Amino acid sequence: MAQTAIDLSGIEKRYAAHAALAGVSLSIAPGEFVALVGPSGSGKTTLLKTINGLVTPDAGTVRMLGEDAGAVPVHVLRRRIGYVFQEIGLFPHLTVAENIAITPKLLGWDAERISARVANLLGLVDLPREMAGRLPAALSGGQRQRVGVARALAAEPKIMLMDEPFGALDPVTRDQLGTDYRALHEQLGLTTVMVTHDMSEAVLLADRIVVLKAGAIVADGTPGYLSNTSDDPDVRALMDAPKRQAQRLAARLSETAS
Ligand SMILES: Nc1ncnc2c1ncn2[C@@H]1O[C@H](COP(=O)(O)OP(=O)(O)OP(=O)(O)O)[C@@H](O)[C@H]1O
Repeated sequence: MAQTAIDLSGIEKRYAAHAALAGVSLSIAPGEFVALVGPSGSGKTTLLKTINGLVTPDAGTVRMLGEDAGAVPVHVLRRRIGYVFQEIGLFPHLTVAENIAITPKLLGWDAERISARVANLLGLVDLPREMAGRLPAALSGGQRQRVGVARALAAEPKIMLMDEPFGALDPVTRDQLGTDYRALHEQLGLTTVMVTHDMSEAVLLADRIVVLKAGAIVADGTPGYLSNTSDDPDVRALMDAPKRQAQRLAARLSETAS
């Protein structure tokens, strides 16, 4: 039976008089890579946190792989869903290996299984094994984000939520991590929802782009479909941004070539 990985129906969330989410319905199929984009304050982070139970909606339902997420204890839900965000929140006094092992330890895995999993995860995120004993302060920003991805994958979740995961990195590292993560998404058969402000990243990495505006979905489709069909001027401006930038870059480089 075909099943959705994530199914949101009529989600509303208010903060005092402000509607952060004003009736969001969204179905995401297993294996999809969805980019969630939109202006600052449009509700992207609130939507992501509604999926993993960090935000409780005022109305609407969240279903995860066919199951009512409201009926699953939040700590169980969070172990089933990997979560990576910009300020990755590694524990500074724990080594890389200890940071990655937090959830497996909570799950009561034995030491041998944990150490095999840590070694496997370091390989998956392309970090050398020698880094296992380092503290986060002794890593670059990109390496820390790789550890964050490894930690989120530790308990073998099928769903990954990523909130501007590579936003604080230099462009070359960001590009590399995005490409590497997309390969992991394929390799592990994940379903990924990634919030990003970078439209090039959204177009290059995602199968599908969902645009939020003032707490509502205003566009939803493949990058090519949205680029060609949306009538909404804000969506057009968003989708045209990477193209305009690429054209301006090409023109500028040719102007300044000699
Ligand atoms: N805990 C909270 N208390 C009060 N208001 C909140 C809270 N969390 C979010 N909001 C408000 O809800 C709206 C949506 O916030 P959200 O963080 O989801 O937006 P966003 O699209 O992720 O923004 P950004 O791109 O700037 O991170 C904003 O107006 C925000 O101020």
